[in-house]
Amino acid sequence: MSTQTVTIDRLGALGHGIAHTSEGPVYVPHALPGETVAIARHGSQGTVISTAKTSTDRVAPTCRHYDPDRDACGGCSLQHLAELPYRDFKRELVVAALAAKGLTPEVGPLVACGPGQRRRTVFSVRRTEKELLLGFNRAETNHIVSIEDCPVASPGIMDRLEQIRRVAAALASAAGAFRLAVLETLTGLDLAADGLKPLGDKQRRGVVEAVLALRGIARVSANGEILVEPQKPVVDFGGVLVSPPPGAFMQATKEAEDAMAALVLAHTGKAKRVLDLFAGSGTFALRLARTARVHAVEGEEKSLKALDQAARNTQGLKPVSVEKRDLFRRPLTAQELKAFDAVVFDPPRAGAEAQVRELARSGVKKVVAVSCNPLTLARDLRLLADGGYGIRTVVPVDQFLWSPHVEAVALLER
Ligand SMILES: C[S@@+](CC[C@H](N)C(=O)[O-])C[C@H]1O[C@@H](n2cnc3c(N)ncnc32)[C@H](O)[C@@H]1O
Repeated sequence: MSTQTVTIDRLGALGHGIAHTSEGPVYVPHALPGETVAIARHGSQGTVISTAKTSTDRVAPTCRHYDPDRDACGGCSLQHLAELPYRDFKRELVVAALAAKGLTPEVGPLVACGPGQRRRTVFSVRRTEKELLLGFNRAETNHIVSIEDCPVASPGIMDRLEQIRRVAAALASAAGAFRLAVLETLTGLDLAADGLKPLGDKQRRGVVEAVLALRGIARVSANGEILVEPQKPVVDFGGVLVSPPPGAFMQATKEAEDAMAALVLAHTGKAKRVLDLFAGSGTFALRLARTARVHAVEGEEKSLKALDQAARNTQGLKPVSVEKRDLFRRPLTAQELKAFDAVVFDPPRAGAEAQVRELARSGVKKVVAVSCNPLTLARDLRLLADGGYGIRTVVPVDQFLWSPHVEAVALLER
């Protein structure tokens, strides 16, 4: 370890300040471009000891758990940056990833999401000898910082933090940390624990008793198995009600989901036969089915069942068909794609390379790419552009407030 004074040049992709020094770049969390800071340096990592020059873009963080000098929660990394440069940073993540692949399409302004809008969050939980820890990991460690409030999570979650803690306490055994995903639904909170040791009968009864004594908990599951379900969890996809399976993928912020869905619907417009790939529980498919026949393809059987059931239970939709398929190993071929006027794809962080190679050879007129990873999005868009698609626009969406993650929707046409 050495101490050094450096001036920060720019922000890196994780939101850390980067200073270029004679020994190479050093990454300094919580430092901003233009700031001069004394750091303790360990290789390419720096920790701020004191600040000699402060950026005018620096603001006081909103959250009391966001304090690098104390036991800081690692859930957020950009609360110290003022709103406008913060939005530029997020948008630039998308612009830079595209530019690195030689793509310079129009990139719209960031669709902003505000505090208190996250309806899905994943807590880390561990019982220690003294207490139950429930919160988020300190950045890049397994150390759990217990939280009392979180300005990112929705009031529907934070107002029930005590209930969540009681369920977590009933689930927690003496050994081992686990993750507890909390989804706010129309009928109450859907809690899904994973990474738990198998529960014994006594512990199961404890969870059921705890939940039945509480209000506001719709369901608790552990490692995919439902333990107790006083209410079926229900979410609303543009007016279609869906009961998702435990721990299913769900867009983390409802406002971001609505903004992305509006872009999908506007671009697919008058298409009569739409293919929704990586469809999840039907976030886009069920909205699209108001005006088009939809074929929804997804790898998770339970999500697909929820989608199918919702389509059957809803009046006034066009026909929806579903298919369980591994789209990495067995993408829809260019030949199969002939049946569709428009394709929407929303893959996990790895992107959709195999599927995109088929799309690039297809004649599908309109394509929408939804992505939570600008790097794989850029790779996939490059393949589509090389296959003759024009990128009309790319819209970055701030689904993950104050984190370095950004969602984006790209609209393409041939
Ligand atoms: C980012 S989510 C999007 C889900 C949905 N479009 C939504 O907005 O809620 C990605 C989806 O891809 C599915 N998935 C992951 N790998 C897959 C694969 N190899 N083949 C098919 N689906 C996959 C996941 O189960 C998940 O539902």
